[in-house]
Amino acid sequence: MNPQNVLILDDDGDMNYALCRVLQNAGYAAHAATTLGQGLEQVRKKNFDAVFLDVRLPDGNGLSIIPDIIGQPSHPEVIIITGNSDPDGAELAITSGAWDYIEKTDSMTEIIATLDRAMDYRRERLGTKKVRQVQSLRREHIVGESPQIVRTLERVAQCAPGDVSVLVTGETGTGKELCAKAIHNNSPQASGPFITVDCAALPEQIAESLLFGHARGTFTGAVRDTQGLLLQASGGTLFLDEVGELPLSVQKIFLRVLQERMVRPLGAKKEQPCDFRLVAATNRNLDEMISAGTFRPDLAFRIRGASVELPPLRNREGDVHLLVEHYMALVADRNGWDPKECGSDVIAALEEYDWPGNVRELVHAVEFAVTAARHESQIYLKHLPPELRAKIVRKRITPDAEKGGLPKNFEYVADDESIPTMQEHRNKVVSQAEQGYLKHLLASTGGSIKRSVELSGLSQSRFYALLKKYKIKS
Ligand SMILES: Nc1ncnc2c1ncn2[C@@H]1O[C@H](COP(=O)(O)OP(=O)(O)OP(=O)(O)O)[C@@H](O)[C@H]1O
Repeated sequence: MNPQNVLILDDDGDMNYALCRVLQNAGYAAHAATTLGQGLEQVRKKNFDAVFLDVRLPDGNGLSIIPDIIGQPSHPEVIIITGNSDPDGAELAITSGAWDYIEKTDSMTEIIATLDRAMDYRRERLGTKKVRQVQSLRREHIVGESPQIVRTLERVAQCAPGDVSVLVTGETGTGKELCAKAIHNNSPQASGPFITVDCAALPEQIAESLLFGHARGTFTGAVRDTQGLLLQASGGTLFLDEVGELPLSVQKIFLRVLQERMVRPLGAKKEQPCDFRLVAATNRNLDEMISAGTFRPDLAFRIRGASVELPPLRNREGDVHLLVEHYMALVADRNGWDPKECGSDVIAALEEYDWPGNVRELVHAVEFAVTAARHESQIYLKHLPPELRAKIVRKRITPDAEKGGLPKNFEYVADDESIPTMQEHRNKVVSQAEQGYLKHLLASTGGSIKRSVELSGLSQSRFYALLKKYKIKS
């Protein structure tokens, strides 16, 4: 069997040398790098099984490249090895996916023992277990093959068995509800119900009645015994969507139920056991809410038995294309239209966009485009929602200066020996910049005056005056 490859990324030459020797004696193939740049180059070229990563390196902070390292096709395990204990750094390392955070003062035996454990886990994961788990996971139409979504699915496969409470986090539209369903459908509770409570829409006054149910005659209008959502979820999964929106008074009620696992419907004589698996989702930062006193720490502790974080779409390399294909086929099929194809310019434009509304925003854009192209076989840029196209174009033509840097070639370049006055120089630069902007604007809007005026923020008369001044044809 080939030895496993380990990279030591540390600018301390003595440490590099000592650790390399110890690793080689322990049967590993050890490689060394001393800067972030060198380290990244090596992990991109070679399939490493593990990387020892120092925090303070000459060209930056080691913690910042953890996602890059674990995003490589070989998914190396990252062990942070540092000379400066830093609790915040340690927490950041682990939440970024590092295997462990150890100090250089630990003995070499302890350092190697940490690596051995990581490699045992890796062999098991790669050899059999996890790969099978993810392959056999019912994905519930979760589309995507990016390393980021694959890691999320691995997490789902880890959490789904058993009955631990799971908190699903991620920006709006990233697929938290889809993920909660995947946890349910891959869990021992799969044959039971999946009951959703939309916490943002739970009126405080009737929350207890909705959650616990009520007995007939408890209040005017209570004409029959009614089962609450908690009892309806018995034997299955209770999904608390937008859990961060739960009013504090309702948080208290929930906590009691989770502690006692018993429910007494309003006006009922007897308590009833309620046995559900809890999955909650939020796009808010519960820790910040706890600090602000708007979320109970004891409830957070109960709902966060395990956690799954969904990556934003802009960080999921290659998934935009797969999602577009998936939803194009779905929408055409649902409406009985011929399948559509999507031009590479359209895919490129969609991949360029940031997707603040994540997959939900993409689904709407594809539905719009397929509907607009229902009589055609090809989706063109003009079929995309106009607001989306405008944002894509605006981003493309935002002057570099607005993006925070100076435009290229902004340094002063003398035409000849003589120095112009500042005003002459300024006029020249401004007229070059305006001409470049106008030409790009017109090219991007296909020559549309209306769109160009909208995007540029210029009045129509000013826009025409500038075209005339620079002799630009629209
Ligand atoms: N990976 C994915 N593959 C396919 N469809 C997805 C994926 N992720 C999300 N979607 C789709 O995007 C839409 C939004 O997903 P979902 O409602 O699960 O997001 P959410 O994170 O719960 O949003 P919110 O925080 O706003 O409630 C749904 O139509 C869902 O089917």
